[in-house]
Amino acid sequence: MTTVFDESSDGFQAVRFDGKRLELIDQRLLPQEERWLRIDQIDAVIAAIADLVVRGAPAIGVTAAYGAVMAARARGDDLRGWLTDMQRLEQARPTAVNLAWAVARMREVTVRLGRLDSDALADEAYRMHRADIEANRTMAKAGSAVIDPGSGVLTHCNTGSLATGGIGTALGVVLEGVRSGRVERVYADETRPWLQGSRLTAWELARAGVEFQVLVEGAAAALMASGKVDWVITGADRIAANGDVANKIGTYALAVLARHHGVKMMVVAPSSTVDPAMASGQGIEIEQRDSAEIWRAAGIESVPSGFAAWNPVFDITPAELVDCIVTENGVFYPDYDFSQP
Ligand SMILES: CSC[C@@H](O)[C@@H](O)C(=O)COP(=O)(O)O
Repeated sequence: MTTVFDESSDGFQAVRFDGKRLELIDQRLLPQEERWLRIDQIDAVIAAIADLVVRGAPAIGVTAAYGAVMAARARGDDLRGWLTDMQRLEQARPTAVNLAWAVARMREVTVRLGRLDSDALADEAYRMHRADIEANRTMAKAGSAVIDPGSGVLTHCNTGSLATGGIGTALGVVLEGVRSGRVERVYADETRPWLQGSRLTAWELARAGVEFQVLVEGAAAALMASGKVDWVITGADRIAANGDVANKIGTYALAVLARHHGVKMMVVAPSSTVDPAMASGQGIEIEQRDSAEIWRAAGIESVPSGFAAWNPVFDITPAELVDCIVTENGVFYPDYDFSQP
């Protein structure tokens, strides 16, 4: 499998497309196993997004764009069939707006041309992927420049190359911060129940040769009280027009703790994650996933009767708890107005 992004990608690429077929590293198996799935059908793309083979808002968006290309190749000139595929694709996960955004971009190409043209869709998908790589680089520089030298940072979930088209959002800032000497201590939240932190972020930091420590979410307050952390840095799955942030469950708790301890909170996301049509976080749909994920994280495979679990996988952090939001357009401060940095 070749990919046009090899030279410009700064390293690892979790989503690859050769014009016909998609290759995804199976994130459910990391870090124990690095297995690549080859996909050439839209149903398999939808399943891969829904089952978290590929996850992280920007990576989902890029994958969906390539999925739209594969669907168009399979449908020929059956525009109606392709539109049905797109409807199913955008419903694969509800909270990350990058998915709906990517599908809307692909629909716009078709509307502009007045027909289904898989080559034109492929051009658009590559453009979107390249733009994400570029946005990651810009955000890494802009976000790390805000951090004072010698700082400690705590990140949540996974926001690196597995979650994006390029080097990452929040993790891109962390890596650039380490590289430039501004970040001296890196802490990664385990991120229950799917363990994006202890499985995926740990894998990425180790690959990058960065020293770090993983902690359980319950240890975050004690870590902040110890004075070792200056910034909490996270990504986002959707940012409302007022700056409210939907991100991995537990982000809100970190923001509350950060404010209590005088720690700053930075959110890093490309402008494709900003949803100008969403006035506030209250309107954002929060994905609920199978409670089996919670039992599995506890090592319980066969669930005793009477056991029940609540498994919302995102939460909303109110804008007033966020000190700055970094996109490729610059660093935004409260009151948030994403039309001008
Ligand atoms: C660059 S990734 C930002 C977010 O997408 C990330 O923090 C996150 O919440 C991912 O959730 P996931 O459920 O793993 O897709």
